[in-house]
Amino acid sequence: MSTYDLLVRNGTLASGETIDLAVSAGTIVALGRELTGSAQEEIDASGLYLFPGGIDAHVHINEPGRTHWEGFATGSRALAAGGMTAFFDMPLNSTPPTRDAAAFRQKLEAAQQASLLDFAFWGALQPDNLEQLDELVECGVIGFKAFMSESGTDDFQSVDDLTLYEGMQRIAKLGSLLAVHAENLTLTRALAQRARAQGKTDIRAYLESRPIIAEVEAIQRAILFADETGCPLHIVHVSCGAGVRLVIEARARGVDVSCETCPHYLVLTEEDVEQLGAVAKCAPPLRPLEEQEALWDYVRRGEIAFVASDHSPAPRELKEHEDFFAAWGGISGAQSTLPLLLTEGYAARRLPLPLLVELISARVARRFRLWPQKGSLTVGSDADFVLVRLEKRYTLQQDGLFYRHQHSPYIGREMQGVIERTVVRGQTVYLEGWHAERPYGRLLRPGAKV
Ligand SMILES: NC(=O)N[C@H]1NC(=O)NC1=O
Ligand SMILES: [Zn+2]
Ligand SMILES: [Zn+2]
Repeated sequence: MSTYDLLVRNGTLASGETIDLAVSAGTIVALGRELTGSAQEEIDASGLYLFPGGIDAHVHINEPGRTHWEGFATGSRALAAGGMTAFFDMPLNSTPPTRDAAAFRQKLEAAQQASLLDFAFWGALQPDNLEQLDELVECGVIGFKAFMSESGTDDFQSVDDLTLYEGMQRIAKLGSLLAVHAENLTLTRALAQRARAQGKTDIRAYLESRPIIAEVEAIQRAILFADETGCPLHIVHVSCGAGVRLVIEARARGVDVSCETCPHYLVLTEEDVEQLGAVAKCAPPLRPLEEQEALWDYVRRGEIAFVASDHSPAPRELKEHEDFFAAWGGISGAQSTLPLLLTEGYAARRLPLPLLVELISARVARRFRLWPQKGSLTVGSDADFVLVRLEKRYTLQQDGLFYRHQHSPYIGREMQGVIERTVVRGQTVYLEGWHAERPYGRLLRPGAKV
């Protein structure tokens, strides 16, 4: 008779099937109905859904350098409370940005000391670090990230077209991938400058300074460069239907391009930012309702590769400005991705549960060559999973947030689906309000087992 470290009994998979899951040494070693054997720990998951742990591909942890905005400890516990078991940290908002091997090592050390969850790092592509791309690949970056518009911080430069073009040539050769924040720099900068010069600094003026055409043009240009250079491309936080359409058309022509959207584009609109203010300020900005509907439609059809939070936290003071342009642009959302997909995707729109779960697990893992070690409930995979009481409703409260700074545009929102437990490689890191104190996280590298 087998002895396991952990046995989960009677969990319900997204497919509706009921199953037992056995874990030894952090790995799933058996899956099936009524498994025999004993375990050091048993979890009765009757009445609970058992999903693979989520992987948030787009998170800004500001450590080192701006840990007072968000660090690995606070960021990872919020992610864990939201059903995530791994995340990819963006190269900006920390100082230094992840622009070379030395900066990568600083990130790694900080994360190893504090992260509850497994993590990977995006490396920067900036005009001044083309010579450092090789060493970043050697360090194990999950991909590179470039800003086509201003980044919001002085220490992360946006790419000019030459850097984008030559950077893509190099990244293609290195066998990596480039993710872009796609908004046209010239247009957004000029529109913002003109509005501010005219004293127009309200929310409406900000929204108008970042029109859909600025996003669509940048996506188009990045796709052209990707086609020319053969560089795998990923468009982060697409906010409009036309942006997704360009990606679909390019893929049909054989370009290796994918896109993500974020929960805020799926559940909030420009009217919400006008009501909520800077807590809902992001770039690209929130869009009219018809864009939200278009995005849901593409999600339903499987055309959006995955959903990521773009958690970009900041202290509250940085959000409080008379001049809306000056308020920090970034939404604190890392804890709410799965809850919002369950509430608005499953409960409200009746999207299939397996699709919604895949949007934050298998699809992310596949794009970044972590599958099936990550994002999968199969024998041999890491025992990363989440237990969810799907029919239970609750209202998100400020004191239920695990961020360093407890603000969120979703406070007060009715949610469906309570995350009861989050498990990383067999270790419970979150359990109904409690979170582990010691870091379990390890570095993930594309294509390699940790
Ligand atoms: N600097 C930074 O985090 N920017 C992010 N925030 C946001 O709303 N969009 C972004 O790209
Ligand atoms: Zn961005
Ligand atoms: Zn971002």
